[in-house]
Amino acid sequence: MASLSLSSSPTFLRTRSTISSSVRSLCGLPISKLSFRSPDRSPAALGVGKADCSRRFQLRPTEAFSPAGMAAAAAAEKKVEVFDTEENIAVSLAKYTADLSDKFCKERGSFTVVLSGGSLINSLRKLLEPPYKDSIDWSKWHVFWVDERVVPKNHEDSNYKLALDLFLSKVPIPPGNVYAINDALSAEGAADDYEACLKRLVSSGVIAKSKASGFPKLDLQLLGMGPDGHIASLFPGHPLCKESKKWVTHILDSPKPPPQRITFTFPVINSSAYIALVVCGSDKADAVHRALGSGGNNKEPLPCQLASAEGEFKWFLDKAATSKL
Ligand SMILES: O=C(O)[C@H](O)[C@@H](O)[C@H](O)[C@H](O)COP(=O)(O)O
Repeated sequence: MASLSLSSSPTFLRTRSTISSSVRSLCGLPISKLSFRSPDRSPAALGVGKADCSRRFQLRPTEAFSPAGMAAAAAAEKKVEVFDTEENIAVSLAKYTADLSDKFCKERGSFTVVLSGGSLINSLRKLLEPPYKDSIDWSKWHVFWVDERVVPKNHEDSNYKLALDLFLSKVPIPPGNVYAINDALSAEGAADDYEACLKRLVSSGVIAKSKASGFPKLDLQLLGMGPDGHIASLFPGHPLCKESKKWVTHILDSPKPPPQRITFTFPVINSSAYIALVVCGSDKADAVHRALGSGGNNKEPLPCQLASAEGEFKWFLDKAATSKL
């Protein structure tokens, strides 16, 4: 079931009715079947501590990673929260991440976190402030990238450098728990090397394994979305969106520069326990309209629509991104 949670500001009341009908049209559900929540930030409201939801949506393996199967899974598990400003998203995202960190550190003794590049990193800034900076057990964090540009680690285009400069250098995560790509390798070599690294960490139990898919089950993937609806380095209409066997693959012709990148595949993204998709700005409004509103009727699903999580997939949207809903 889809669930929609919006803040209770006057803006929310106006936004709520428009998003309601959009989500109704997306899910094909009567409006009474959708759940509207007050801005409850408790662990229960966040789904923290609830049982693994993978049973809620069961597909046979051949269906599970077909575009149709992935789009159906994404629609089934969607939660959408709209905030007045990006600042409010940053506040909520910090609480969401910190609650999940507590949950997984207690349950598994480690917290596997996946970062994208782009504006998402700046939206993590509230984790660097009280109470989170001192309350999070950073020693148990293991940090990965959903995609990385194949450039030296000190290059301005490097997602590693972006995260290091704005976030990782300011918290005490052990350097050995930060998994950057090997920038001495080709794109193909770096993707294979990253996949081998994930496999070692699944074998040693640092990364969980999905019972449903057999792919790694990262605890939380923190993702952004491009104006064309891409996530990671999986772009609309690109054959890599159909990759069903590899964990990590490479792209040499990325439409967003730089062209050479490595990226998690959809089976790895969709086997995550939790995904937070953070989308801000009016340049994303068309893709949001297509993904969450009526703009996608009779069109190929965008990569953002092919994404799902085994536990919870939650959109964090600002008002500008929902302006066409
Ligand atoms: O390396 C990358 O280019 C990213 O990982 C990419 O997937 C990014 O997250 C989106 O393009 C959103 O970026 P913005 O939030 O900056 O628009």
